[in-house]
Amino acid sequence: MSVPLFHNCHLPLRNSVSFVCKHSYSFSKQEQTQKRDGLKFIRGVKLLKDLSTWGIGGPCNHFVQVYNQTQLVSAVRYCHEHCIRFVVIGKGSNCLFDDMGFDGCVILNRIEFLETNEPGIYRVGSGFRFNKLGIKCSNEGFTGLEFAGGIPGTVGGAAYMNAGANGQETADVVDSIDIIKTDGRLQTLSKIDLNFGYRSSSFQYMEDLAAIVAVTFRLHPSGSSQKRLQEYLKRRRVSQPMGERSAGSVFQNPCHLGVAAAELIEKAGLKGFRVGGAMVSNIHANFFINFGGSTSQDMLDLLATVKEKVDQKFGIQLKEEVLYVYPYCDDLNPNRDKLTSHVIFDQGKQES
Ligand SMILES: NC(=O)C1=CN([C@@H]2O[C@H](COP(=O)(O)OP(=O)(O)OC[C@H]3O[C@@H](n4cnc5c(N)ncnc54)[C@H](OP(=O)(O)O)[C@@H]3O)[C@@H](O)[C@H]2O)C=CC1
Ligand SMILES: C=C(O[C@H]1[C@H](O)[C@@H](CO)O[C@H](OP(=O)(O)OP(=O)(O)OC[C@H]2O[C@@H](n3ccc(=O)[nH]c3=O)[C@H](O)[C@@H]2O)[C@@H]1NC(C)=O)C(=O)O
Repeated sequence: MSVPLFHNCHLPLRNSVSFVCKHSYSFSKQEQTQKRDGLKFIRGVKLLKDLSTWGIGGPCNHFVQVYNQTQLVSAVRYCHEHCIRFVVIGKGSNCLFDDMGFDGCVILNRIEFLETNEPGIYRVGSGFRFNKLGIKCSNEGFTGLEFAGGIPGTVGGAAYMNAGANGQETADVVDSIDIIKTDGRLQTLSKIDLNFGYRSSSFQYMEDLAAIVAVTFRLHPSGSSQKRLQEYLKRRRVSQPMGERSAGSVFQNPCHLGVAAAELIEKAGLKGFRVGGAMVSNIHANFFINFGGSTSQDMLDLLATVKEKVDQKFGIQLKEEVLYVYPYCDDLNPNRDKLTSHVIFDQGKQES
């Protein structure tokens, strides 16, 4: 039976806000943790830099880690009851958090089950590591997720972003996706109910999405999946700055123009270009590295400068692939993307 998450509240849920948080937080020690339904909510002390592959980000007001669907529903209900906006994150491999932190609740997803009731059909918790899944399926002789080897995110993040590499993408092998909606109900969406595009999915626009809980993948047997996985891993090791603090590709490829963002950035002479502690990788120009002490502003300035220089040289407006999690409430954020906390960077300019 489904349990409504929201009573007496007509605020939109996901990342919605009911209050304006000021720029500093102070909590007494007694306030720093709160237990509810077996969940531990940590207040004000969890640093987002420890939850993101970029290693950037200040404290979040509330933090909670969930290991199963029941806990996820409880965490979301807590946020609703206290009118706290929230983000659900996996490995933080596609997020830029702000040094100011986040004035809501960060729900860290560690729902990590994996079920295989039929050969080639994998039902996987959204907190399962995408890299681990790609390696497992490929080594078991199934094709479709070889590209996931080496990707630092989770299955939930991969579905949300429609992650892809080497000509494969998540959507190709999705069979169905289980989500929790803002009314607390669990819903299973078949692939035909979902629209996927290059680095986009229906989830990015779904106003009643609370979180992705599980993804079922349908893969086909293949004699060459293991070999393909190894090839992709090798290619990744050679062409990408593995082991550095990055968030993968920062810009989407302007596919309609048949050119890669990395190529444009390199041709604009920006490899190795730095702003404070942030730098365009010398190995792959579409990877920006926190090489030591980058602030969120350094990274934002680097993104903006690279965009500007590419635009000046080629007349092409790059569009960010990474998501910037805006620290404060929506009315302070002129570029706010509907209900989410993400800034659509320079939105008007991109669409012109
Ligand atoms: N191809 C490559 O080489 C690389 C690809 N990537 C891809 O980037 C993505 C990042 O994954 P990950 O690090 O786990 O994601 P993140 O933790 O970076 O989360 C990114 C956003 O995805 C949304 N999200 C994540 N998990 C869920 C969920 N369970 N339910 C609903 N929304 C969710 C959240 O949106 P909201 O804020 O709205 O809650 C969140 O802000 C993956 O697709 C990964 O494959 C990353 C690096 C390299
Ligand atoms: C890393 C990510 O995904 C990656 C994925 O791993 C790889 C491998 O398939 O293909 C995409 O990168 P990409 O388009 O830059 O792929 P690459 O094959 O490395 O490069 C494309 C082209 O750019 C050129 N290139 C690349 C790097 C560089 O510094 N300079 C350059 O000119 C290459 O020579 C090639 O002609 C994905 N990125 C996007 C935005 O689509 C991510 O999503 O975070």
